Amino acid sequence: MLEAAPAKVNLHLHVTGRRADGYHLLDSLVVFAGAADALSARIAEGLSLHLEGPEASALAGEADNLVLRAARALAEAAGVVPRAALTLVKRLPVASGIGGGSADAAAALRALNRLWGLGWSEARLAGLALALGADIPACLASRPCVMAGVGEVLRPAPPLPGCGLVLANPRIALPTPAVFRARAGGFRAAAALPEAGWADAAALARDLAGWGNDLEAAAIGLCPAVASVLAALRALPGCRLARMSGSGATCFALFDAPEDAAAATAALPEGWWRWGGGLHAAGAAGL
Ligand SMILES: C[C@@](CO)(OP(=O)(O)O)[C@H](O)COP(=O)(O)OP(=O)(O)OC[C@H]1O[C@@H](n2ccc(N)nc2=O)[C@H](O)[C@@H]1O
Ligand SMILES: Nc1ncnc2c1ncn2[C@@H]1O[C@H](COP(=O)(O)OP(=O)(O)O)[C@@H](O)[C@H]1O
Repeated sequence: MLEAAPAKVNLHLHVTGRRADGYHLLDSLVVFAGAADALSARIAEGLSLHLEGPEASALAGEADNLVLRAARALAEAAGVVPRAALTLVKRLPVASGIGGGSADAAAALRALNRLWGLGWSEARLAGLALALGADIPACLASRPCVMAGVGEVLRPAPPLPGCGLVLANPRIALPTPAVFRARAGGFRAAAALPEAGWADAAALARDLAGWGNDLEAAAIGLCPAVASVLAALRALPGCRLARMSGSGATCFALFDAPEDAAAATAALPEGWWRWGGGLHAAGAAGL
């Protein structure tokens, strides 16, 4: 059982309000990139998680990996004994605004739903997912969507054009709660997305330019390197638009084609985490 856990990218992120419990109401066009962690699962006695891959060391001190929390929550809700040996190949930087941990947890829910023969629907899994993290319902489907509520209200995105994405992170972890706390300013209306979608990356970039990421200024305040990442992305030949994803510090740049994005990454500093390519192929479970 092998599941891809693709990176989530918030093409825009408006904070539209705040709930009584402090959680923020969001409006975000969310896509998934070809960059992904990989989770495999097989039946075993008890529950275990083995970590490997270039970013695994960042999780060595993590007392309770989201993958194990997701596995235990699913087993408890389904009334089964959690029996699985899980292996996570960690390639996405941790605490970086592209939802790697959320993608891993979602991949675990999908894999174990099949491995344990539970037959839960995506909607039923999503209810469980929200309690684990606001981003996890969107990561369950890993399909382009418009996110509202605190992350639990999802509708399909308008048709997206073929395009390329570069992702870059200065290798500074930025915890999501700190960025929300540092945010100043009021609330913004949801973006008016064209139902027919966009003909090409240029048209998408034109619309995105009128919207924004309402967490970007707060993230730059906490982590000034985000501004350097944005400047470096904007200087790449062929870059249509650059913006921070989620609560940062990862930023994305939009290109006309995956090949243009892949070629552009070489010009970014070697010390950064860098990736270039296309969108995650919808429905692709394997890698
Ligand atoms: C900001 C976003 C945008 O996609 O992405 P990331 O930067 O995390 O990737 C998400 O909403 C993050 O989702 P996720 O990382 O799952 O958040 P959670 O673990 O549920 O919450 C972490 C903390 O972020 C704040 N939080 C999160 C979501 C939300 N809608 N309002 C909030 O205020 C709360 O302070 C919460 O305690
Ligand atoms: N499998 C995992 N991958 C990443 N982070 C994890 C994982 N399990 C637990 N975490 C914790 O979740 C936090 C948020 O992780 P992540 O999803 O990578 O960031 P973000 O929400 O900013 O995109 C991390 O700081 C880490 O402490």
